[in-house]
Amino acid sequence: MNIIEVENVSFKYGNSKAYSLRDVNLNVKKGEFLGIIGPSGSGKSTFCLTLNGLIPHSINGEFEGNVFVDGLNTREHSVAELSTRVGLVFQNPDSQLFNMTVLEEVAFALENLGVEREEMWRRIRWALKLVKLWDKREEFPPNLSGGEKQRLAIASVLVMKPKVLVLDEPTSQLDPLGREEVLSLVRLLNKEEKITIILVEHNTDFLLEHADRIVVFDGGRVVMEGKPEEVFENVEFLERIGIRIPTRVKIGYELKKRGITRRAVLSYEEIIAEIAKQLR
Ligand SMILES: Nc1ncnc2c1ncn2[C@@H]1O[C@H](COP(=O)(O)OP(=O)(O)OP(=O)(O)O)[C@@H](O)[C@H]1O
Repeated sequence: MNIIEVENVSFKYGNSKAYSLRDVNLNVKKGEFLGIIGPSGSGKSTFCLTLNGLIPHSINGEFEGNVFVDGLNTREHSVAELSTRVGLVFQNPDSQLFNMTVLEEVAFALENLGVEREEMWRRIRWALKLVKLWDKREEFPPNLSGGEKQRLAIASVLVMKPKVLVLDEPTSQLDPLGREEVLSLVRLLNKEEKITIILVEHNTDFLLEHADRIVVFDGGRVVMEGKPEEVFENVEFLERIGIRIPTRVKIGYELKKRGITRRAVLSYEEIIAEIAKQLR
């Protein structure tokens, strides 16, 4: 079952002459972990904004096509309504946090939702425990580390109980430890909580290991789509458009160029076996 259906979507910002999205068609299955990659300016963030209705409701521009979220056409439903289905997490956690305690931050997201008190507490406890911030619930968000702030931003979206979580480069402003914390949380939310994940991420090593499917954007279009091992086989194309090649694919590609293997995407075990054969 498709939880998201994107049909012939094009979008041009009000102050821009060029289209930022061009005729995008994409379905996402319930429970899927979709990775999105593409060079800077290829439309990844703009695409994310179409998934919870910020485009067309809050951002001025020309929007064509339709996006369906859990069967709802985003044109016909408000961002508030859609945000209980699709949670959006941005690059910079500071842009999503206000100066209250960790607990109040998460409760704030629920206040306008009309959730009864007991259920509210249940959700707050669940979300803060999941992101491992329950013990820090009385802290002030500005005092948290980058990784903790991003986990808090995720918790304040999770309390809405969305079926889909869209994360737009959530690790790009974090240190290596913070990145690791956020990416393992994303994996847990997908595997254990069965939340559908759409993750824009430059860490292609992570996507190769964990995404079910990869979509490549370039120039506002979807230019490639498939299983990670299929997509990353196209090393020359991806390099040409400026995408970082995962480490094990880089090594595999060198073996392939020398005629040692037929594929660039190999497991580390296969790489070691091939190199050992050559050294014999
Ligand atoms: N608010 C805006 N107004 C006008 N043009 C915009 C706006 N935001 C983005 N654009 C343009 O839309 C195109 C797609 O940008 P977008 O931010 O969606 O790309 P991206 O792939 O997310 O890039 P990055 O990886 O750098 O975040 C770019 O040409 C960009 O300049």
